[in-house]
Amino acid sequence: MPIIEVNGLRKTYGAHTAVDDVTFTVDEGEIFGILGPNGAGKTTAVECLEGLRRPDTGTIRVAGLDPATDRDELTAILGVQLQESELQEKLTVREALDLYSAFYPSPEDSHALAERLGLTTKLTTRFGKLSGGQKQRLFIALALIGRPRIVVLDELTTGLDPRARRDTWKLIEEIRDSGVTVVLVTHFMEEAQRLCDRIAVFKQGRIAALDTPAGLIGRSAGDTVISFTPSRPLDHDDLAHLPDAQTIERRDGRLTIHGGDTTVNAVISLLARHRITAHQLRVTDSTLDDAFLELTEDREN
Ligand SMILES: Nc1ncnc2c1ncn2[C@@H]1O[C@H](COP(=O)(O)OP(=O)(O)OP(=O)(O)O)[C@@H](O)[C@H]1O
Repeated sequence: MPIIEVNGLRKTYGAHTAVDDVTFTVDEGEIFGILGPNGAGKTTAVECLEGLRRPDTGTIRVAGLDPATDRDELTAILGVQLQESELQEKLTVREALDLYSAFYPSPEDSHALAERLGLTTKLTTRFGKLSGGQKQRLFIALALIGRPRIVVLDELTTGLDPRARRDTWKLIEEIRDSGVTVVLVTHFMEEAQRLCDRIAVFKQGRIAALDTPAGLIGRSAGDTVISFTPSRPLDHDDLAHLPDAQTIERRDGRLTIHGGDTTVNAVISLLARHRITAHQLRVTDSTLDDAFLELTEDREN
């Protein structure tokens, strides 16, 4: 059941169209990812959802509300991650939690929330003295303090070390498990692949693809990548007839073939038939990285 419905969204800045005819829905309880290269229109689209920008055309409904006109009601159900510049350096963690709880009629218990986010030992620490990971946890706490039905997290793990990033992923999963819908804007493919139920890939203001991570990977050039360096060159015709092979690249004598299971089997029999040895043979699953690069690459015409 959709909790967010975006239909034909368009937003321009002067002559520049940042978001162009974007349509998608987000189901209640899912983690919905928004991916795309820099300048693809992700933040603009999300800011329209949050009511921070007014669309030129198109309709948006968030739990039935129009963000452009129902700002107050929206604030009560939508938790938004603050940007670093929006919190005073001198504010302590406790003060920030108390300040933001005061905005809501029935806020979460701030101590319980601090505990859940591992901030109890930092309650008297000033914001400016927190580490990057602790700041992000505080931002999550502040986004959750009003007991929202939906949270929007924009590039939450940028700048975090790998452990802090993984800890944050766990938190995001816990938020989803508690029934909150999460909209996650991210540049990290591993993060999107691990967390998101569905992903909209933005490209130049439009949605280039919208699918589950597995669906996006599956529609890229094959879901298996076989790479090896043959002991002597393989015949071009043999390679051209490999079943299900989507792309074949040769670089410095090394072959990389995107295909499926049948392609792997055919490569193995081809090598055996010609008694060719495969050096450093690797068979790996395609990743969301592969799919993302393919979906967002600039093709001429
Ligand atoms: N306030 C603004 N005034 C004019 N142009 C803007 C404004 N905000 C964004 N843009 C332009 O709109 C386009 C989309 O920007 P947006 O910030 O939505 O992209 P993004 O996908 O979030 O990018 P990033 O990944 O770099 O954060 C860009 O070309 C950007 O330069």
